[in-house]
Order: sequence, then structure tokens, then C-alpha cells
Amino acid sequence: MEHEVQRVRAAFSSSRSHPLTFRRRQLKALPAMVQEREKDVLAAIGADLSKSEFIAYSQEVISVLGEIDLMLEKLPEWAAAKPAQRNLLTMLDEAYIQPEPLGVILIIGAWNDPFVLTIQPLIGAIAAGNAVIIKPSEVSENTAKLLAKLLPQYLDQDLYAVVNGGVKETTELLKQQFDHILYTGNTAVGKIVMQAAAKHLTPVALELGGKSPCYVDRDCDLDVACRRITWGKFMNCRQTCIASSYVLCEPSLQDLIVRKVQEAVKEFYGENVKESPDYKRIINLRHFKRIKSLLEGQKIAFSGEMDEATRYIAPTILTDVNPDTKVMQEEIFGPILPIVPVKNADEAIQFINEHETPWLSTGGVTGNEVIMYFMLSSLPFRGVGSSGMGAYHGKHSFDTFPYQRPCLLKTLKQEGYPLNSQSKVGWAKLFLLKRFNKGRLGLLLLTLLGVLAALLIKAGYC
Ligand SMILES: NC(=O)C1=CN([C@@H]2O[C@H](COP(=O)(O)OP(=O)(O)OC[C@H]3O[C@@H](n4cnc5c(N)ncnc54)[C@H](O)[C@@H]3O)[C@@H](O)[C@H]2O)C=CC1
Ligand SMILES: CCCCCCCCCCCC(=O)O
Repeated sequence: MEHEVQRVRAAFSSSRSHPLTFRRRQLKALPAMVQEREKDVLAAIGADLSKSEFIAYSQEVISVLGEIDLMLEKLPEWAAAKPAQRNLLTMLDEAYIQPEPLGVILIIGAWNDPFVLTIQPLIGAIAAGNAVIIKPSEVSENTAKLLAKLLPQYLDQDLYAVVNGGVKETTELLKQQFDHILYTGNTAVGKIVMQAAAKHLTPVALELGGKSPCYVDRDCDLDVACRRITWGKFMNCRQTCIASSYVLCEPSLQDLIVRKVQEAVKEFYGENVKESPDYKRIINLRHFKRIKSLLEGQKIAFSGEMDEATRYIAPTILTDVNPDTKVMQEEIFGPILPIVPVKNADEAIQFINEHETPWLSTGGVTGNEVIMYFMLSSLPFRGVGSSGMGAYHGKHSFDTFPYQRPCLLKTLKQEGYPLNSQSKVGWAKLFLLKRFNKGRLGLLLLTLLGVLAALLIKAGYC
């Protein structure tokens, strides 16, 4: 492991990943990989999560392709040095902020959307000029194996490496020194990652789990609301971190919501959900048993059907759910929709407020919709509090993976050191505290004043 990280670091030290032409070439190789190996990519995702090709493509491939297009278009602008405002003391100097690659980035992916959650951060890290170690989730092993096979065929093999393995390998990797770690997964492991990073003072972006409350107001269009909740909640068996976890609504709406979600399930997946090619399975037996245990003691208003042999859990709705029960305390990450009756919107807000973040201070918000903010690259994809820190997607990746290096290139013409008299301190105060909000004429006058002061200092009058 150590050897692999050193190998990648040595490649980074060659500065090969810095030029924009190189970064563009690597970025362009990714859509080529997706296009040429599309069947393999979709088959691997399908084998891991029983997603049909159509669904795997729309959930995992489209946003990757969109992200690469955006990066290629915006790279020259985002990577360019940005002039910084100067003060009187630096009037004759050059001041700018230059986005610089951080070094070697570790990307640790989660299994639930194994392609997009690994490749999308990779795009940002490459665009920012870094070297990258990619650690796909071992739980989605087919996608992990495919990435280890394909990425070296399309990307520079020394700068970008895939490391596969389980907890042991991830633990070993985390002992190494990185310049940034982006981890997607559960909150408990997020803490392990952050502790390991702290040993090297490595910055982290943590994309974690939690609860995503959904409030359904009596004034909303209930048909549309229930169709959208149904789509988000049962897509990928709700193995999606940002889909609704539970519904809060007035007691009178509860039965209506059950009926309308039930209708939408029938419309989306047919009479026999189990036979639907669009309905997925739970990733493994461990998660199947965990989700099953969340149903103990609950009032099941709809379905609850399960089949351990095929890890099938039907779209299931629970009503009159007690907030103190396990299903409301833990992340569900499965197709169970608890409904918690509240008197009104105020009580819903209070309910959400009483719980740990991300219950109200949320990483993101969607109104009249679920999930879809993930697809808009202009919005940062992030958690807050216990759902994580740091953001990526589009420009936000570009703000995460490079660091913004402040650069001040001083003229040799202005020399005032040492700062050893009251009058020099007076000038310094004037130079440092004056701001330029006075238009071109004011700027010119202040420049002249600066030059005059520099000359006086140089001539020894101050
Ligand atoms: N905020 C976000 O963007 C997203 C968050 N998630 C969250 O991810 C979670 C699901 O993924 P997980 O089951 O956590 O995925 P997982 O079990 O595949 O773990 C993710 C990664 O962590 C590593 N890992 C696991 N245990 C470890 C340990 N003890 N020490 C060191 N490394 C370890 C694994 O090797 C893997 O690469 C859910 O909580 C979900 O909400 C999922 C998708 C997106
Ligand atoms: C038009 C298709 C829209 C598909 C939305 C896909 C959302 C993927 C969400 C990824 C984040 C996660 O896994 O929690």
C-alpha cells in the first residue's frame, strides 16, 4: 500500500499532471471509456445492484458525462489565476489567487451508486491537476473490479491508481499520507477517516448518511407529491442517501398518502413489484437483515413483503410511527417509508429541529421534489453536521480539490524597510487601511500618492 501511494506521489512530483492540456486529455479519456465500455459498465452496476441498463445509465452515467463536459468547458476559466484586490502598499505589485493542485487525493467510494460516487469526485480531482488513489467500495465488487481493470487502460497509470479490497485495505490506505481525502459512506466510518486524516493534518470532504425528512403540507398537490416521493423512495430500493427517509404530515392526510403512494407503486412497478425489471434488491444479506429488524413492532399499512433468498423487500409504508422507535432513530437505507403524524407545519419544523443535524440544518433542500438537486452541477453536493463536510460537483469540485494559493509579486522599486519610525508606521497605516472604492480617478490619485510615498521613503524623508 505504502509503495503504491509513493509511486503515485512520485508521478505527481514530476508535475506531469499540472498542464491544462494534460488534464484535458485525461478528462477526455473518461467519456471515451464510458462509451467504448458502456455495456461492461452497465453490466457491472447491474450485477451489484440489480439495476436495469436503462436505470443504471440514467442514475449513474448521465451525470458523469455531464460533469466531464462542464469541466472541459470551464477548466481554462476555473484554473486561471484570479486578480486580487490590492491596497496602497501593494499598488505597484501583482496580486492574484492561483488554484494549485493539492497533491495525491484519496477517493473512497460507497456501494449504493458505485460508479457515479467514485467517478464524479475523480473528475474534479483530475481537473484540478492532482494525482488520485481510488478506493471503490468492496460491497459493490463487480463495479470495483471493473474500475480497476478499465481506468488504467484509459488514464495515466502512474498518476491514477485503483486500490481494491475491504476494510483491512482501506484501513491500511488511511495510514498513508494524502493531501486530501474524499470519503462517501456511513457516518461511523466517516469519523474513522477523519481521525486517520488528522494524524497527517489532511483535509477531508465527508459525504455521509443521515435522515432526510419530507414534510407533506395539506395545501400541496398530493398526487404530484406522492408520485415524486414514490419515485425517489423506491428507486434503487431507497439505497440513496438523499431520498426521503420519512414523511411528516397532518393525521388526516396519512391514509390518503398511503393510498396514493400505493397507486404510484402500482403505476411504476406493476401489480407484481417482485417481477418488475425496474425494482431492485437489497445489496446484501447483512443489510437485508438490518432493514428487516427495523420493522419489528411497527404498524405496516402497505406490503411489508420480503424474500430473504433474493433479498427482496417490497415498497413498504408504516403509519403512526413512534419517533422513539429504531426505524426513526437509525438510517433506514431501504424501501421503508415511515409516516409520522404531526399537527401542522410548525410542529413538523419543531419535530425536525429536535433532532440532530441533518434533520433541519440540512446539506441540501428540494422543494416540491426529491433527490434531483444531485443532477444540477451548479449546486454543491454536500452534507452538514453529522451528514458531513466539504462539497463537490462542478465548480464546487474545483473549489475542493485545488487549494487557492495567494500570490503577491512585489516590485523592486518600492523599498521602505526597516519599519523603524513613527512616520513610517503612519504611512503603513494609511497604505494598509485605505480601500479603493473611488472609481478610476480616485484609483489614479491613490496610485500617484503611493508612488510619491515610495519615493519619499526611498529618499530618506520618512
Ligand atoms: N452523502 C453522500 O453523498 C452519500 C452518502 N452515502 C452514505 O453511505 C452509507 C452507505 O455506504 P456504506 O455502507 O458506509 O458503504 P461501505 O460499507 O461500502 O463503506 C464505504 C467505504 O468505507 C470503507 N470502510 C468500511 N468500513 C471501514 C472501516 N471500519 N475502516 C475503514 N474503512 C472502512 C469501505 O472499504 C468502503 O470503501 C449510507 O450511510 C449513505 O447514507 C451514500 C451515498 C452518497
Ligand atoms: C433523470 C435521472 C435522475 C437520477 C437521479 C440519480 C440520483 C443519484 C443520487 C446519488 C447520490 C446517492 O447515492 O445518494
